[in-house]
Amino acid sequence: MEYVESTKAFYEAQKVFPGGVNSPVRAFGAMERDPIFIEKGEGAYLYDVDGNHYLDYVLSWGPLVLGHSDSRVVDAIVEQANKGTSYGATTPIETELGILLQSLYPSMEQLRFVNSGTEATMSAIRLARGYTGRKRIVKFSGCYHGHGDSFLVEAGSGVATYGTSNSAGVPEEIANLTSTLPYNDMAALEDFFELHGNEVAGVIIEPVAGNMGLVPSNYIFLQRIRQLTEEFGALLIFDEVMTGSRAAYRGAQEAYSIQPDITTLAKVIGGGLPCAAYGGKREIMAFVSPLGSVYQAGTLSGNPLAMAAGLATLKNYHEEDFNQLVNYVERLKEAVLSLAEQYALPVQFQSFGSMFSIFFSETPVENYADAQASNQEMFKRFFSGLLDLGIYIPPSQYETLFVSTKHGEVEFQLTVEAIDKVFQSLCRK
Ligand SMILES: Cc1ncc(COP(=O)(O)O)c(C=O)c1O
Ligand SMILES: N[C@H](C=O)CCC(=O)O
Repeated sequence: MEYVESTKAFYEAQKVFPGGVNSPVRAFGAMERDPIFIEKGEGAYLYDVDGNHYLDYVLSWGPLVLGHSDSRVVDAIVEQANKGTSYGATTPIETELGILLQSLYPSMEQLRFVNSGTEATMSAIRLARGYTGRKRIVKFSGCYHGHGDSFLVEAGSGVATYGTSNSAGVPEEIANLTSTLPYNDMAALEDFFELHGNEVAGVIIEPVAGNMGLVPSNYIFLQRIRQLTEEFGALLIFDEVMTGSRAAYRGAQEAYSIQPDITTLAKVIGGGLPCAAYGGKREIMAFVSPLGSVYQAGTLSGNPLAMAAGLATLKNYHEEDFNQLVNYVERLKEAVLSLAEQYALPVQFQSFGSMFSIFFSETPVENYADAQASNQEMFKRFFSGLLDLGIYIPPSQYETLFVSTKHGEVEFQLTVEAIDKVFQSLCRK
């Protein structure tokens, strides 16, 4: 494959944007090659500026459950655009999407729309602090909750990809209010609560982590967090920005049968447009302005284009569609593990619902330390090998792969053939 036009585009972009990108992980930095520049997306495929096409397992980092430019979503956006793109005033379409979300996530008795996952999680912890009158937030190493100051402590995703896990510019006083615990570590959790439980405003967790690669939480561990937060009067926040509609049709809270106090959503609920939400018990949401004293606002919140795209996506994505995605991932797992055995490669295929990732590790990855210990060099070669064969996966070990309803039998076979070739090349060197 040739990447001449992408290379030129990257050169130009670096003059305008830091690192040539508008979000760090897009720069392919950890993969030690230049990024591809995208011209268009259609169904399960992306097309770059050199005319190459790729079977897409990134899907805009999760939102596109119906694939790229699904006609029902595009038509809904166009229809709404013809009526106006933004009013800065209330609309019936917001209420319609809000009611649909409540039916999927009954724990969200009330909710508020915002524009990004970061805004949703930042608002959620402000609410937890306002509601409890406490300051301390607990998060887990390798989990990523967006780029709010309080979350850039031992964070996953792009922060981990670039080997920092923290960020300059976050005042120590703020970072010190975030306590970070190892994921899936019951003893560390219990010890922490015994010493500091009464200080905790909220515990925020990706119930299925997707930002250190895909690492499911252990059911007993998650259940214990629920018990301890209740016992100590802290709020439990499920960050379902990624897992919503993906870990299970009604999110990880359905899969684990655990009700959080606050849920954050984004990605799928906006169908590829900027949209997010946070919500929870009515009694807690009553603290949000204008009802209560926790202030949070947004010029474009509940934007009608995003509402239209979200509604069109969720109305056309049924439980059978979700099951189709799960089936695809399960079949792929079987095929990949069989190839790994054939080539004697140490592969962990970790999946949950329609999300999965591949680690080169002898043992299952249960936390961030395990993910860091996996063979990153091999992952880098795996990524590049697949890209050159027209399969696009996230350019980082600390991310998750997604499938859409447009990933069918042809795409499945293409993927297995490509992985076969790349695994062969990995065991040669
Ligand atoms: C679990 C999780 N929370 C929060 C975020 C932040 O969302 P956004 O990138 O829309 O700000 C992301 C993704 O970036 C995420 O995966
Ligand atoms: N892991 C992030 C979201 O889920 C990746 C998106 C980004 O940081 O641009």
